[in-house]
Amino acid sequence: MKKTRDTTTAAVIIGNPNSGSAGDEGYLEGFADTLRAGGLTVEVLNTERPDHATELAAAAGDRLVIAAAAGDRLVIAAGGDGTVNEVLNGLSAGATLGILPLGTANVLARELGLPLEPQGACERILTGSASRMDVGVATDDDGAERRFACMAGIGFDADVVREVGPRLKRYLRSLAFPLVALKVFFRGDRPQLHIKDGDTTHVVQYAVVANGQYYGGDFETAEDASLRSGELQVVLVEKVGHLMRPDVLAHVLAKKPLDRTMKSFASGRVVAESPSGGRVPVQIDGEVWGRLPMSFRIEPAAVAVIR
Ligand SMILES: Nc1ncnc2c1ncn2[C@@H]1O[C@H](COP(=O)(O)OP(=O)(O)OP(=O)(O)O)[C@@H](O)[C@H]1O
Repeated sequence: MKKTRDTTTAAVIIGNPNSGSAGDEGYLEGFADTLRAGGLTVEVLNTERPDHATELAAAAGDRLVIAAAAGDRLVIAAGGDGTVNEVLNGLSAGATLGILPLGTANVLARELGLPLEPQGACERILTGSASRMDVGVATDDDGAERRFACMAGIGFDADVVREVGPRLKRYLRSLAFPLVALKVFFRGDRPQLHIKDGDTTHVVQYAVVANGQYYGGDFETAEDASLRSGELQVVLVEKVGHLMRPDVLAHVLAKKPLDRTMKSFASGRVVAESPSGGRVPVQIDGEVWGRLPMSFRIEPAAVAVIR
């Protein structure tokens, strides 16, 4: 194996033992051993509850400064995109993000071109190079902020994520989202959303604010979305019913970018509101995070990541 990582590098692996392919707490030690064999100092930290990965990532900052002395500090998120998002939200300045994709969709890993098979991804942590990626930041009405690596979904898909929940996801696996999406689709009840880009207001029923191109696996939102574009791509779905039009559905199922059939624009900051005051949820990297009103901005090159 070609190794480029300095042996003064110290790493923590922060993992969700309940995610997709992980299975148990000892599982992550196997990957730690591979990294140790590559010369790194590695500690495994298992999450015990939602949001724990953010706390562990924040606390890992100081531990790694001591362990790495003058070397690189890696914080490796082991799990699905939910775990990656939590780690991203606790990552200290000066630490580099690594990813062991153990979820079902692994959207950020796809975006970065990482091997999706975990042992291969582990080897990439030893041999890959660190480069900077943009992150999106959502800000709610109370001023609370949440970073996102891949996307924020406003309305329809956030309703689906909320109804799927962890148990259904465990039982139905990749079938959970399409089945619940159909249920939410036929229920109707879709408040109007205002998506504001400077002085322009777009009136829609559903919108995706994309930092990267992929969605829910290898489906695509916006052709021009990239982790290094310095912009967010906003895809607007005027009526959710349009997603069921045969031409649109065929296009989506063929894994072609949604923005070729829907209106979209690039922006550094957008504001989303529900003029009727309806409760419109927002999903961030596949987990529900609050509801409208909310603003979304890009932080260009905010984080170093191994690819
Ligand atoms: N130890 C834990 N117990 C219960 N929930 C956890 C634990 N650790 C993390 N979580 C929660 O589980 C959510 C889902 O985790 P994650 O996305 O990593 O796995 P996944 O659901 O298998 O992957 P995917 O999203 O690709 O299907 C996270 O957002 C997090 O809040």
